[in-house]
Amino acid sequence: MNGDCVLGLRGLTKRFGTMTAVEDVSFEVRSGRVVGLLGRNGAGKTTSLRMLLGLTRATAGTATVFGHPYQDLPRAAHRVGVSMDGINPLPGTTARRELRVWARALGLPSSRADEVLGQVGLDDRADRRVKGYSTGMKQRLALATALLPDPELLVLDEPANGLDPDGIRWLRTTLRSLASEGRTVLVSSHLLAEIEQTVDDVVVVQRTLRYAGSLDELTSGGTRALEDRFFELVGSPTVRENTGA
Ligand SMILES: Nc1ncnc2c1ncn2[C@@H]1O[C@H](COP(=O)(O)OP(=O)(O)OP(=O)(O)O)[C@@H](O)[C@H]1O
Repeated sequence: MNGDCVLGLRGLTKRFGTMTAVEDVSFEVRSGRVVGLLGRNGAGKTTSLRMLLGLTRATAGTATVFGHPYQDLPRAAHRVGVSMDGINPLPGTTARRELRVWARALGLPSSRADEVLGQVGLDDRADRRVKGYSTGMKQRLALATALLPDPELLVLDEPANGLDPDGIRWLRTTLRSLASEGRTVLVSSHLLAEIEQTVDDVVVVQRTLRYAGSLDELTSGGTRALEDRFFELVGSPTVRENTGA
């Protein structure tokens, strides 16, 4: 992995009461890379991203973004674009109005809202109420919001969920083109075949860290399927039932 360290997680742990959701997870993300964060339902992906972004406090360990804890990062909202559940549009708003509010809050011209609407393919539906949007349209709006500040780093929690094939292809091309400009992307997903076509590096979590490194190394230069390697790292469903692991 080349480039400067953009994200650093060291011994990150989160316990909810007696349940440990994330245990002693450490990895780095280097600039200009697209990194896939993979794991089963409940593996701790969202919790890790929330700790990274200061949305939930770690029980132990540290997470830094451009060398700082996120809450101390200067101009964080300009440098980091985030798409994550829980960041909901204002009630009754349209996509254009929503993005213009965000643009104003970031000190950007309202024309920037129109630019990102075009970028995510929502320009012809921008004046409709978000309440009536399909899942995929809401996902495109969330991506538009993340792209608004033209960030150096994108943190995207399952951005492909609900996208149609055009949307998925658009997302892949967009993420690759952002990386080619030297930007960095951390993207969580369950869509292993899609991730295989998109990312440079892979992080696999299943409460603990199972792998952090290049996709190429994980798949032995593309001779092994990511899906097979994934199940070797986290255990197949059958093995889990038999061993209780
Ligand atoms: N606020 C919370 N209180 C209690 N438990 C929580 C809380 N948030 C998450 N958890 C638990 O922590 C574990 C990890 O959840 P998390 O959402 O991080 O998983 P995930 O890998 O993102 O899953 P998915 O792929 O289903 O989105 C789960 O068992 C979940 O139920």
